[in-house]
Amino acid sequence: MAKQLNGAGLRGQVAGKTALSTVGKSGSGLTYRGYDVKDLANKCQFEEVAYLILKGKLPTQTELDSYKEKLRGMRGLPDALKEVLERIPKDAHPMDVLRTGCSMLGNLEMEKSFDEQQEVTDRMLACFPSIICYWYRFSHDGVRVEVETDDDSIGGHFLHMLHGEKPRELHEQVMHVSLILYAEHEFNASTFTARVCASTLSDMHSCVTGAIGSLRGPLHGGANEAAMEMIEGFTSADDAEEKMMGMLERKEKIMGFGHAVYADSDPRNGIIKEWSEKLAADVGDTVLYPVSVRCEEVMWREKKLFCNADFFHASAYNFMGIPTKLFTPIFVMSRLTGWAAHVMEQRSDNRIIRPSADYTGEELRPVPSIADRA
Ligand SMILES: CC(=O)SCCNC(=O)CCNC(=O)[C@H](O)C(C)(C)COP(=O)(O)OP(=O)(O)OC[C@H]1O[C@@H](n2cnc3c(N)ncnc32)[C@H](O)[C@@H]1OP(=O)(O)O
Ligand SMILES: O=C([O-])CC(=O)C(=O)O
Repeated sequence: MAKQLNGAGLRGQVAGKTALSTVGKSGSGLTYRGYDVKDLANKCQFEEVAYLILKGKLPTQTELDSYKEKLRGMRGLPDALKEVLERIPKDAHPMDVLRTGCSMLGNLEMEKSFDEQQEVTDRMLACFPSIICYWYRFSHDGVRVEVETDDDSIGGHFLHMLHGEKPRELHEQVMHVSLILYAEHEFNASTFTARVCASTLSDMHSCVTGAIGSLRGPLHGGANEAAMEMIEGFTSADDAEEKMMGMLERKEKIMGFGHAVYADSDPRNGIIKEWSEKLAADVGDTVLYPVSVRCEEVMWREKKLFCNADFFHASAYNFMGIPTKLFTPIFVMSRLTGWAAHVMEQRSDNRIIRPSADYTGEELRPVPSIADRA
């Protein structure tokens, strides 16, 4: 069933063209450059999908090997950036840290010409996990973590720095899947932010910094974190059902459910749900996964609302020992590929994005002198 796309929020209005992805098109829930996301999540590593999105084709084995080697060599952070990260307090939100980190990187390693767009994107892809973990480990554990690891993948690099040891294969595999699922999603709010910024012919760091700000909110990327905060307050599946019924009665928004485009399911949910179940078995969980499943059942039964990509990411990340406040920054590590590819696409056929507004204010009137004002 197709969703009725109209009303506020520019819903259903075509705001430009893209060759990067399709969302909710009949027959294919979500595709990146013509490949089904499920197929990609089953068969690929995240770096292959990043290459596909950014460079336009799936890499050969040789191309993948050299791309990964290149990214491995770009993980280091300049001292000036480390100094900035060390000054950000422990109680800051990691999305704000990442926003500042990206902006600072733009000061230190400015994109001087659009010819450098692929290089600056690869650099961000390689060093965003370093930025997050360097700040997190310094502010929380007082450790200046080594960011130039030799881990094979971006997800592995992140988990290694976070936990101070090489990740298990299972966890590295889940990171590949998760980063693939989050990588690209057409004209969502953060990507549209990046494209609006790109349309002024601004630099890549500005586009990505703005996009991070848009992704941060709980109606968008911040939902995985908000979903975790909700489910960890439920002690059992029955408790979850009772409390959710109360939330629905009070007309509260339940994070991790619903979608601006999909009508009755999010194609990414089944995939991450399956991995969450495997991770639950791995850690011997008997609460969080059953609670999550009951939430899904209640929302569908009561409201015909379904889990979006964020909901089962919450339990999956939790089972891997990832602190809740780092959930949305992981989304950034992935969606960066989509943002940058959209910036490049906008630049390749640009006209400044400048819609109109329906004026609802006062009629034209004279300015009264200051003595005559109430
Ligand atoms: C990766 C991502 O960014 S995916 C999205 C992550 N965000 C969330 O999970 C936040 C929770 N979800 C929501 O707020 C919304 O579903 C959004 C922002 C994702 C989409 O918003 P919209 O397109 O405006 O939603 P939609 O038109 O389908 O809403 C229909 C009705 O369902 C309600 N609804 C939608 N989602 C939810 C929800 N999660 N909980 C409770 N009610 C909801 C709406 O309030 C609306 O009710 P109304 O007609 O009485 O006003
Ligand atoms: O497309 C949207 O509106 C939200 C989004 O980014 C996603 O679901 O990945």
